[in-house]
Amino acid sequence: MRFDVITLFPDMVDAVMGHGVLGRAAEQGLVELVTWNPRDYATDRHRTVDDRPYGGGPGMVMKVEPVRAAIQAARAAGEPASVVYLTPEGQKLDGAGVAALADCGRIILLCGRYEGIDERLIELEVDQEISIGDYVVSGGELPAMVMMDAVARLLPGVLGHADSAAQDAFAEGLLDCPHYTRPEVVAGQGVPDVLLSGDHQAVARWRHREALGRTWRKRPDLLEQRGLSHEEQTLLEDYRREQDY
Ligand SMILES: CC(C)(C)c1cccc(C(=O)NCC2(NC(=O)c3cccc4nocc34)CCCCC2)c1
Repeated sequence: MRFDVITLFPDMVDAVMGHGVLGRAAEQGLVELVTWNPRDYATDRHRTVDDRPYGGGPGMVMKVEPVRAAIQAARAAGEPASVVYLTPEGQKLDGAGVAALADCGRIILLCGRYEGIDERLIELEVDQEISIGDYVVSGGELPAMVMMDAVARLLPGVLGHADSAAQDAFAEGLLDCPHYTRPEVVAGQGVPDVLLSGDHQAVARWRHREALGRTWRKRPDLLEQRGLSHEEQTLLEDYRREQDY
């Protein structure tokens, strides 16, 4: 999959492709990132990309023309694409939204800076608006990188065997079970006996029960969405009994 990112900070966005899962995926050619800087499309001597807001007030607004020229250069450089504007006004990104984006042939991501972009640019060029959450951030670049990471992990071949097993667990709609590794005792704390038992069925059952219990305790909303099988109801009752809930 190819991502084109319209950003005033291309180096920041390029960094996401240099490491870990996405780094390997880029090396394997499973994922491609091209960044486009509106400053390269500013026609004046000072390469201006922002200007004062009409109506007055603090801060600056990103100008239409340089950003639009960058978007159109990106459009011209490949297959038809969906233009996604990362913005607090956007539809909240969740698993379903990420899966839908993974099905898009090509995505052009638009990142805002300053107080935002001129509204006419949204009307002219944006297909969908997406938000990663309700908190103030300084620009759309980190949201764009979050989105690219989440989408890329769903692409065939991107995750190795081990990672995809982990992803399956996350995708199961439950929080993860607790994890432990050597040494067996650290700071006077040991490891749950079942994990040392070698009984793989008991370990799998314990992990499923812990995942259910933690989800019930910390994110009951996720359980609401997901629902529980009869067997899971039983496991959760075991958990609550065991934890004296
Ligand atoms: C009520 C709420 C959400 C706290 C809020 C209300 C008003 C403004 C902001 C805000 O952060 N403005 C700054 C700005 N943010 C974002 O781009 C952004 C923020 C959050 C999630 C995102 N997902 O994608 C992009 C996102 C970056 C600079 C250009 C203007 C947008 C926040």
